[in-house]
Amino acid sequence: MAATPDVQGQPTTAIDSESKTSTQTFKIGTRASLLAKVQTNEVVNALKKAWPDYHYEIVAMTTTGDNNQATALHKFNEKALWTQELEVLLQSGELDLIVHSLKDMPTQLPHDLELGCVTKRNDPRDALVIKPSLADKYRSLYELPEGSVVGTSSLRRIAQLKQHYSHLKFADVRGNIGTRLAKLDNPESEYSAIILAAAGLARLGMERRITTYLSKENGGMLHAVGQGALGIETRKDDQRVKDLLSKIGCERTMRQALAERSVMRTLEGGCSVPIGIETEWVSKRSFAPESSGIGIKPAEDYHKLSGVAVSSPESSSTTTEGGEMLADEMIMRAIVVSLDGQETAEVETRKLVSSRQDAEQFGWEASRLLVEKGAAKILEAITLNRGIIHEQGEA
Ligand SMILES: NCc1[nH]cc(CCC(=O)O)c1CC(=O)O
Repeated sequence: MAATPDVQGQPTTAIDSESKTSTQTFKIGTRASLLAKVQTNEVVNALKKAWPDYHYEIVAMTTTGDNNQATALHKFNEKALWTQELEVLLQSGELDLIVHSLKDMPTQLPHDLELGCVTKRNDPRDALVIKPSLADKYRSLYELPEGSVVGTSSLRRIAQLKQHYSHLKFADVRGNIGTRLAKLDNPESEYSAIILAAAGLARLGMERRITTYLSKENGGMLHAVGQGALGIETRKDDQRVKDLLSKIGCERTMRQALAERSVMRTLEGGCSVPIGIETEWVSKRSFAPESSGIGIKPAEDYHKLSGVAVSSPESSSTTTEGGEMLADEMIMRAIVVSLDGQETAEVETRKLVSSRQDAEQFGWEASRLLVEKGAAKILEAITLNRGIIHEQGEA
């Protein structure tokens, strides 16, 4: 199906400032949803700060995925429903870069395109949002009464929740973030709560709707690969854009992205699978070999996950952003769960990551560990029963 341009046969174009022949212009593609546009503005603002003399033109497009809200997400058998049409424009030179939610970017990109840049990660965790009329009474999934309905369309979320909360029921909830919140808030709706990515809510200024943040340690929920980060897709051979993006990337987040995506890519064999993951950096110097406590303490918050090194005040880290000097230990927790929550393959592993290559290798190694623990069997059953599974798009 062809992309639906927003306005009369043309993608919506907002020219940021007047073009001057003497100045470089960069055309930036995005999906047309509110969240996608907010995210793109975040990137454009960073670019303007780094390169104030250049011009930036935003091209927003409604994609096939956006147009098929009625079909359950996991029924889609095509990849890249939310990205393909923009990629075609990038390949033809009508766009210079595309801003994605990293979580929605397929792990296999067209041969001439690449993940050119990842900016600093926002909170990667999932968030529990309880219905306003119940929010005074219940503050966690555990407290919700028997039979309460939790809205989420993500098989990763459902499988992990079934594992821990057998008293809850689950129902699809579709649409962008605002639509989903409205469905929750409607007193007539069946939902007692919904699960959303914290980062999306934060970017839309709706953080106050979050009842509690979920993680491995709080609620037993690992987030999606790439969640909370923005990925910028570029042409491999475009040095002009590489130079442009060199000033806005976050090397720590990039390496987390590569490690997480490497797990996904290795396990999926061509389709997306429900994998929960958490990665965090541990400063090399502060990491005593005999240290055992590597769980995330709630008080230490997501900054550990989002790429700020965990280092005690007295330790001097050698870490620098964006270069060869960055060589810290990464911890990864990953899980593959059967759809009924009954079977799991779970690992927690760590590695000194001194390069992007190390990060990808780490992800590959983690996926091998998951397979040793039975991940392949779980995934095979899922693929046979349900077809190909996505956690992409919308919002
Ligand atoms: N699945 C859709 C999607 N893709 C990106 C986000 C926002 C959070 C992010 O950037 O990871 C969301 C919404 C959600 O999962 O609640």
